[in-house]
Amino acid sequence: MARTLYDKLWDEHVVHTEEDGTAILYIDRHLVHEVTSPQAFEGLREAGRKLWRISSVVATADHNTPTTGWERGYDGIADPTSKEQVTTLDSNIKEFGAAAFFPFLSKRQGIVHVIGPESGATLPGMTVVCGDSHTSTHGAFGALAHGIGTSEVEHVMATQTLLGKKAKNLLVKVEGKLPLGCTAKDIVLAIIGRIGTAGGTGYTIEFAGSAIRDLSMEGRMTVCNMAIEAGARAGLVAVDEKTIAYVKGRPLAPTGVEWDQAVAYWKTLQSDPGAHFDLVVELDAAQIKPQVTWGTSPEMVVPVDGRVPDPDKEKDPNKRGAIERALVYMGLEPNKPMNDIFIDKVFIGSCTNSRIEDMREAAAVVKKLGQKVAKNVKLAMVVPGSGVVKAQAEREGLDQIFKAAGFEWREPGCSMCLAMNADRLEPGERCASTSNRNFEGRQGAGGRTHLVSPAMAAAAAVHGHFVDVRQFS
Ligand SMILES: CC(C)[C@H](C(=O)O)[C@@H](O)C(=O)O
Ligand code: SF4
Repeated sequence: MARTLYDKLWDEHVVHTEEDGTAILYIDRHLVHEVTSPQAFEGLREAGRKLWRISSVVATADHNTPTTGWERGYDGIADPTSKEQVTTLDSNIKEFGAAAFFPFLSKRQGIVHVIGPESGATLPGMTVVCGDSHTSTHGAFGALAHGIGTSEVEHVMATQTLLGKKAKNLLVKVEGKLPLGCTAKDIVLAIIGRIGTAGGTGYTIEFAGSAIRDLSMEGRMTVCNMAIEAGARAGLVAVDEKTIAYVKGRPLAPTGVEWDQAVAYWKTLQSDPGAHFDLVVELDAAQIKPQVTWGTSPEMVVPVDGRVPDPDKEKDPNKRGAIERALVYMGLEPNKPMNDIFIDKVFIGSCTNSRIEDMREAAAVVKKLGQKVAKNVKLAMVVPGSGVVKAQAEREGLDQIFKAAGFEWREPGCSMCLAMNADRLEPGERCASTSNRNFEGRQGAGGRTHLVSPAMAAAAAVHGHFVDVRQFS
């Protein structure tokens, strides 16, 4: 029978299925960060258990690490709770072991969803879990990857398996050529704008079509990263030559005969022709414009040449109420052109958009505009996703472009994506952000987040308000 990519990955890893559909799934890769692992390690310790498979664990500290003051070492982590989480991860990995650990201050440290693929810890065909909702990112490699809760983290550590039911298959097909200036971020925001934040609930989404195939691996990661914002726990892209080329030579990737065997298997990781999808959604890439969110949910999104919606035009009372509440929180007037929204801060970073290609895209816009960050922008920061991205960007001189224009060039980590470290918005501040969530208070209490692509964020930094990057592309 013709199977989807998801069916294949599921079948390959299912250990046992109960009559009600509850299944035990074998887990190949367990990514660990400092926020959701302390209780899990504590649970193992209390039960006198060890890690079932040490070689499956790859760990890093990312959420609580500072993006400045690394020369002060651990003393640079001002908040005592943050510091404790980071040092607790260090001691837990020391005690329990790991295949690889990229601790705070190390050269390869970074956001878990950046370092996984970058180090070759994420490989096609794997089941990948992490106590983090954006684990969907790794599906870009044709891996079945999803976020799990802290108690599941402990379960995977102790048993190498996860309990769960199979999701339904959703195919999101994006065909055609993306207009110049539009990026993977615009594709995924447009998808969420279409299907809503619950559109993918209960499904695993396979992203397909020529526009997805045309994306680099970085772009595919951006799309899969936000599958969770569309309600799906996992997103997938079929394996192709780009996938294999990206993985080749990574520190944890197989070599020699094992590489050849792995590649032969990876090449089978596509949906079969005629495979059944429970739902199919199609988008025309040529119609996609640069996207900007105006509200407090990723589905509250419009093209940059659009306007803030008018609640009076919404007939559904629930939707009307949601628009009204979001507008109050965001401090926006109905019908205001998106281009007229001025910003206070800019954040280029997060597991959605902090890879080398994102740095290049943002730097290219800054270079092209040839001007400094606008006076009304108090802070424009670029936070590379990992030490490796940072070093690569510096080799290419991208840091110089940013710094010359008045951007701050920071150390890697989650940073102002969720403000668990010192980087945050003050109440009422408005931010152009390349991250994935614009929830109330996400970037600091009272902060107002507009989600955009790296190119759009860079252009907004220079102009002081949103502008359509297609005019500079
Ligand atoms: C801290 C972590 C559990 C959380 C997540 O699961 O996604 C964070 O990464 C986020 O983006 O909100
Ligand atoms: S960068 Fe943001 S979304 Fe990604 S793992 Fe960190 S906090 Fe979560």
